[in-house]
Amino acid sequence: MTDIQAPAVRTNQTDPAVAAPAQIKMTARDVNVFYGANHAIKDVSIDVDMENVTAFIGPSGCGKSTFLRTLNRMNDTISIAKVTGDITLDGEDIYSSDMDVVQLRARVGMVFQKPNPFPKSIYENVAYGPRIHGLAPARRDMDQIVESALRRAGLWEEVKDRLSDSGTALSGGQQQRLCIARAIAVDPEVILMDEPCSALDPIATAKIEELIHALRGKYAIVIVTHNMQQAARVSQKTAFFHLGHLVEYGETSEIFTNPRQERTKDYITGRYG
Ligand SMILES: Nc1ncnc2c1ncn2[C@@H]1O[C@H](COP(=O)(O)OP(=O)(O)OP(=O)(O)O)[C@@H](O)[C@H]1O
Repeated sequence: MTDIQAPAVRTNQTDPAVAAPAQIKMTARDVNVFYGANHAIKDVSIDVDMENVTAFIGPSGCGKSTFLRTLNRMNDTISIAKVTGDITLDGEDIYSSDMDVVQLRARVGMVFQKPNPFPKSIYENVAYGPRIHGLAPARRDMDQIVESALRRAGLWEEVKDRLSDSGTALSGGQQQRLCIARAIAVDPEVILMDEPCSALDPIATAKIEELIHALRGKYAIVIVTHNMQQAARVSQKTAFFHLGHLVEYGETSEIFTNPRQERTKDYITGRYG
């Protein structure tokens, strides 16, 4: 007899191909985004899990970055953007008028396409967030936070003897890991990554992918990527967007081997993109 009670997913954080059981961190319900008259995101509903990496894929202009930015209200910074629908973090409405947006963006950190360290020292790049959030009462607490964030970002060994050098003097891949350290330093729960490897060479890309895998157990991670091989390598869940719609969302292994929707199949087999 088939055991229909068997869970659909298994937990194995050492295996990037296996999804952890759903432990919902964020929910989006009927989300729409408009840039003036341009209806960029149409009725998108999705859950984002802890301990899984979720990849957003789809052709250029389908709305991946726009939807990603709704998850920490980065679209608030675009004057013509209007967001409707409901998005929650641990059940709390992130668009409610009493949500502290600075606090929200610490809890839901973001790493951008182009590494964007501040024109300050490596140490200061990491210390900046914890300082404004009051996380380090004394210098030695700050030293610990900086070291721990740089270690978790896989950068400590490369920079520990030159913490006062400028962050902008690092290589592109190191700068991106510094930006990840900066996001981690304020103890986020969710990390959003918008094509974090698109400006990097293959070796730096591989390091970021290893890092994403290492960070997986502690955060909910969402990554926008153009690169389907990368989505298959780093994520356990994949969401396929097309023309502002969320066409299909499921386990990465299923989406890439057995998609349910024709549009997903056409995209992953390279028929458009
Ligand atoms: N800041 C903005 N102002 C106005 N329109 C925007 C803005 N950002 C995105 N758009 C529009 O929203 C739609 C979705 O764009 P978005 O960048 O989210 O797609 P994407 O899937 O991330 O694309 P790409 O893969 O090329 O980065 C497009 O029509 C785009 O022109």
